[in-house]
Amino acid sequence: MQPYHSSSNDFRSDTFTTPTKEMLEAVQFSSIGDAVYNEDINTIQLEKTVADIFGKPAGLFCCSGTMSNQIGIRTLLNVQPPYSILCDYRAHIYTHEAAGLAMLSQAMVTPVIPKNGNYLTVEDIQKWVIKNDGDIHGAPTFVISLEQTLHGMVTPFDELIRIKKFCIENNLKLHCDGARIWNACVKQNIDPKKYGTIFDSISVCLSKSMGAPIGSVLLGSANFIKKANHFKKQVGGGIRQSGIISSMALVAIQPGWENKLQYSHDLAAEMNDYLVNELHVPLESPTETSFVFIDLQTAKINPDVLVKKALKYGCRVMGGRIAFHYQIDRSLLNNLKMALKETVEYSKKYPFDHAGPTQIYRSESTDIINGDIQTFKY
Ligand SMILES: Cc1ncc(COP(=O)(O)O)c(C=O)c1O
Ligand SMILES: C[C@@H](O)[C@H](N)C(=O)O
Repeated sequence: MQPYHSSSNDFRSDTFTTPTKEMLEAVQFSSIGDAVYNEDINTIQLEKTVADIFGKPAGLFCCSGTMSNQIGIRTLLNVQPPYSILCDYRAHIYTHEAAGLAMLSQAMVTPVIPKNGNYLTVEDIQKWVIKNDGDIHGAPTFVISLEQTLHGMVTPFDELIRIKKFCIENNLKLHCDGARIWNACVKQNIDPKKYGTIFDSISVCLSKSMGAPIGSVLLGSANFIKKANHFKKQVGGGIRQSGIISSMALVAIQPGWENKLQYSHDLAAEMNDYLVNELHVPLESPTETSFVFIDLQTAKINPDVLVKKALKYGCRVMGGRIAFHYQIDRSLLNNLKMALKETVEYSKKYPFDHAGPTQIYRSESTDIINGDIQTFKY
């Protein structure tokens, strides 16, 4: 597969991967049925293929990971509110989905800081779960949502088994935000089907590390997917000829996908070693898959300086998170290393004290326009 090179220097996120020539060629032969009436063959094929890979009975194509997370959790909440969802304090469903849990699901959230600093354990959940014991002060926990991977970190499968056991014993539903669950499968060297035995619902993104231009597939039981489709329609997700999109996603998940993810993991590991062993830069969290999280606050690095130094060497970053994906040009790793070296040297001369929360993502873009570096709100 010969990817385009427009994202070859883009370390901002794996969401910037671009459709390959093979994907675009597939569009010419895509099915063109109306998917609202379940008449689009490529969309049906994609939903079934992803469901089979992860060992779930049914799948539902969604336009985005946010949509699949939000309608998935809404569907699991098949009881009367008040209720709540327990998740990691960094979870995307809580921090970056525009309060969908509050507005679409009318749910409270219990954001939990894991004691080990990396991933939630059953002990964390036991400590913060709100029991459905009739106490009218609380909003009982009905859904536990885990992110795999979270900031590139992998929750060990044995821990998932412990959490699942707790959920069964306490009548709790278990959702997975699997935006990068494919990366976890590669890292753990496990069959994706094993995740199907743990989670009631899984939001599997195709548009992140897998490189499809658009889309996710929500997985669950047949009845769950039937109801989720109702919520999908409600939020305007009933798009028509989605075969044009599904045909590209089918290319993205064709056999051998593990290799492109392993490539990104290898690049991340090389950058991790350079930052830790050469530049002695503190990291926010361990590098386990495709992300490296620089602890800008401790390193006293100004994110704007990092962004601009990277641009000087022809690379794009948006903060302390360095994202790797299969379209990154390996030769640019040295460019980014030089940019980081200069950034660290600059920061030693001019240490930057962060005020307020560190941002992983930025609601502004910095680029070289007409020869000079400009930052603008998008
Ligand atoms: C962990 C995680 N979950 C969900 C999403 C949402 O996906 P989307 O941007 O397609 O809505 C993202 C975004 O990339 C993400 O990083
Ligand atoms: C921006 C954020 O929503 C996206 N999920 C990313 O990881 O880049």
